[in-house]
Amino acid sequence: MKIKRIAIIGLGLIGGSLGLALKKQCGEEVRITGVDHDPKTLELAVQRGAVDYSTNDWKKGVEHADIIFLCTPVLQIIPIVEQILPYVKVGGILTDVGSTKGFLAEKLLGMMPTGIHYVSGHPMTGIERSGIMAADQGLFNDKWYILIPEASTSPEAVAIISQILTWTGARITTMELADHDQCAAIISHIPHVVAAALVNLLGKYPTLEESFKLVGGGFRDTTRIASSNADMWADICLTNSQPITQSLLQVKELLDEMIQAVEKADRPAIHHFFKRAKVRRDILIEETDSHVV
Ligand SMILES: NC(=O)C1=CN([C@@H]2O[C@H](COP(=O)(O)OP(=O)(O)OC[C@H]3O[C@@H](n4cnc5c(N)ncnc54)[C@H](O)[C@@H]3O)[C@@H](O)[C@H]2O)C=CC1
Ligand SMILES: O=C(O)C(=O)Cc1ccc(O)cc1
Repeated sequence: MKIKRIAIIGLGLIGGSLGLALKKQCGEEVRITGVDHDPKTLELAVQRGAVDYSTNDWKKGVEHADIIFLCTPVLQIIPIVEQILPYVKVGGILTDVGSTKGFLAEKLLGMMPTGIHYVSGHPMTGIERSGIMAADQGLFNDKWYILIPEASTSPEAVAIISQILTWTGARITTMELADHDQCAAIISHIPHVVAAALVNLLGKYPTLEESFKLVGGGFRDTTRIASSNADMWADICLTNSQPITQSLLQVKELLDEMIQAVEKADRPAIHHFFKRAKVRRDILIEETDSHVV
């Protein structure tokens, strides 16, 4: 299948970055239409060169597209697919970038009419900023992009989406649905909740507010992602609630362990808490970095 026309719905950080990367690689060979509900975003996406044409009209946006990338917050995706399906051409492939997969994949696979395919995906890259002005042509470069094929997913559709994604410089891998949501909860969703909790902790000490300007690198490093978009993270928590709740309970257990050790002035236990984290993190980072091409 020769890919000539792509539609991107949701022209924020991820949709905009995808458009910029694909336009850089494909130039005029591939025409990209962008759809968004925000008029300023539609204008900026064209101005920045992320899309060739932009519209808030579902039909105009998707009717000629071979591939449709769904790049809105998670809870917007299913209602949008309901709206666009009547206009998607036979042979068209829909793929989403949502951070949670079980909630979407089950429903979307079941909704596809004969001849229209859905491939579930998740780029493991991002920043704490959102919107088209944060979009970056290099966002996907050398970063993992997970595809999550189910038994009923067309292997041809997966191969086509993989091909397009390699144009962005992403490294493609596949995962089982349940593994994905469990893993994403631990390596992505929980860190965002914990970073927000650390910042919210400051709110419990109003008399110290003046002194908070002293925050150093440690606080900045551990809380950068607390500046992320609250709408997007509310959707993620609501659509991956079981793995997130389960892992948060484990975080609570770990904190209880530390509370007890500090209360009892149990130095070996406190030391062990920090030491086992350091050893594990150092190994993990070394292994991860040595795999980067
Ligand atoms: N931000 C990140 O670092 C990552 C985000 N994701 C996923 O990517 C998706 C998009 O995230 P971002 O690009 O960061 O969000 P964003 O907030 O930067 O962009 C979302 C865009 O969708 C548009 N939009 C929202 N609802 C809409 C609707 N009903 N109709 C039309 N347009 C609509 C907004 O106007 C905005 O331009 C989310 O599902 C998120 O879970 C995945 C990996 C990383
Ligand atoms: O800003 C960061 O470092 C992130 O962790 C970005 C991110 C946010 C959501 C995802 O589903 C994947 C990556």
